Amino acid sequence: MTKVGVELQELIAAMEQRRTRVEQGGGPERLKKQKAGGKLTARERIEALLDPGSFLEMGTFVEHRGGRLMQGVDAPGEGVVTGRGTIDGRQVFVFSQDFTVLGGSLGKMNAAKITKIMDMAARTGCPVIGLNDSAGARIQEGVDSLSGYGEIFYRNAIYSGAVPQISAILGPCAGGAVYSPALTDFILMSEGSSYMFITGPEVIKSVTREDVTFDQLGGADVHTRRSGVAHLAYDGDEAVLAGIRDLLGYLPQNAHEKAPAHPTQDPATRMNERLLDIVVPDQRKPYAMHDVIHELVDDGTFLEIQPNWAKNIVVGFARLNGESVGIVANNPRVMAGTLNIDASDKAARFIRTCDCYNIPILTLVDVTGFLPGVAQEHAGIIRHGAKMLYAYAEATVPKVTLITRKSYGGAYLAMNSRDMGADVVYAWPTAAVAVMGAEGAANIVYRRDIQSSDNPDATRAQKIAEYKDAFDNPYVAASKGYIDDVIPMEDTRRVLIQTFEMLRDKEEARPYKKHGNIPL
Ligand SMILES: CC(C)(COP(=O)(O)OP(=O)(O)OC[C@H]1O[C@@H](n2cnc3c(N)ncnc32)[C@H](O)[C@@H]1OP(=O)(O)O)[C@@H](O)C(=O)NCCC(=O)NCCSC(=O)CC(=O)O
Repeated sequence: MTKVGVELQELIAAMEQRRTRVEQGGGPERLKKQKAGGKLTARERIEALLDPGSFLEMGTFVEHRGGRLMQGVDAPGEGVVTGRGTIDGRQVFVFSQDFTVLGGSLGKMNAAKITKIMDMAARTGCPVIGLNDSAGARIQEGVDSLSGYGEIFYRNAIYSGAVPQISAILGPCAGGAVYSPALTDFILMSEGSSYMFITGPEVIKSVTREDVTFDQLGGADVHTRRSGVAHLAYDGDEAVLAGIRDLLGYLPQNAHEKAPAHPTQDPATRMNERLLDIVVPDQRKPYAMHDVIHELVDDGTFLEIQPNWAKNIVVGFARLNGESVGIVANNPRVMAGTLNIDASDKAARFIRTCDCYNIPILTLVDVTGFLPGVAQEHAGIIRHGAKMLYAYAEATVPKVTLITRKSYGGAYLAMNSRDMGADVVYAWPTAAVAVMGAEGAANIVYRRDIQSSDNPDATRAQKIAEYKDAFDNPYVAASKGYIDDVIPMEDTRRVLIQTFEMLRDKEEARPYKKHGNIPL
């Protein structure tokens, strides 16, 4: 071999040696500890997430900036692996925090690696996926690490609605670190091995004397059932990563595009006779709205978002004849499907998510009203309910509403009535649109007649029947044009598919503004 050839080989070997050192992260012992907890390493996670062989790493040799407390500290890869890859052939950018390197803590250059791929994602119009597993701000770097968080939060906010941002929580996510995921579109957590909180159990104990474990304070169960902070929980890293792939299939690459079509064998004209067994005409008998959704959508596949929080409303993604659609539906089985504070927040957020990513919205209505009660009023149901009204009115994507049974009062409007901007409103023959239920209405309107009657019960029953006759049906609303058609239940899938096809190229302008001022 020539002298030049030998020199070149030495340079290549040196590069490989450096690369291997970076790829080994915190070293074999720490990698073993990471895996002992049933978790994948940062690099294994990327491999499991992306299409095989598609990962292109960026910033491999980035190192920390030093500083007095970081002298002599070795941090291979700076505690985070970053780059691009594909999922189902579509480009995404990903960062994966490496807990084996200084606990995956976030310093200035660690943040610089993350913001670099966020910027590239925004410029190329691709989703960003963050795999979080970090002990938080790197204590040794002081204010530099806080600045790093700031640079990430800033981008989370300004890229919000431009490209989808998805956060997986696969380990600790504490202190300021929680606000990056919180600013993204979706948070997915692994059960038993991840947690999110602002201040940990020790600080809480010293301040409030409350005794609580990491999991009780901010585990997947807490955030997907009680706080509503996270959207989905899965058993283990692999399941979370598969969940991200699934979710991305319903989303476009960016705000300029539409979600990809997924051709289906499920016929567009499939009849829905099963609905006749699911929904009974008796307004007081609950039924499973999930069964209705499964019957209508392609292959019965529905990706429910936040399935265990505010269960009185159901939101999620499905497809109709291969096209992505966001579904918002009352759930008559929980709190009679009434709207409360959490349900309003959940629905409003989902509606806005659909709108910014060009996903048409199907609203299925069976609602008696907003939940009455002092607690709800004092906690600001007015402010929260207003978010739903705002979100529907603001949304310019195709919006189709189907009233399955009752639709009363303010909730009729909050569930995207014609006046609130629905493009098309349908009702089943079982539907009833009124200011309130017949019993309540008769008691108020005919109180004097009932009180002065020789037989108040008979008079009340007669007045209820009269009111039902007048309003407890879809035809009064249909006669005034508030409902476009009353359709046979078994023909619903075909009608919905054709309606969304009709609206596919819909455009709707809004007056100039800097941005709207949604009630928060
Ligand atoms: C996250 C943990 C519960 C994980 O506990 P474990 O027992 O699994 O792991 P561990 O403690 O051995 O930590 C693994 C390695 O990471 C290092 N390490 C942990 N936290 C670190 C941090 N914040 N900065 C720099 N290094 C850190 C440890 O020294 C150790 O190094 P080695 O492997 O060499 O031994 C704990 O590490 C922890 O409580 N860390 C501090 C969390 C924190 O307070 N962060 C700052 C938040 S303030 C913030 O973010 C801003 C704000 O909120 O305002």
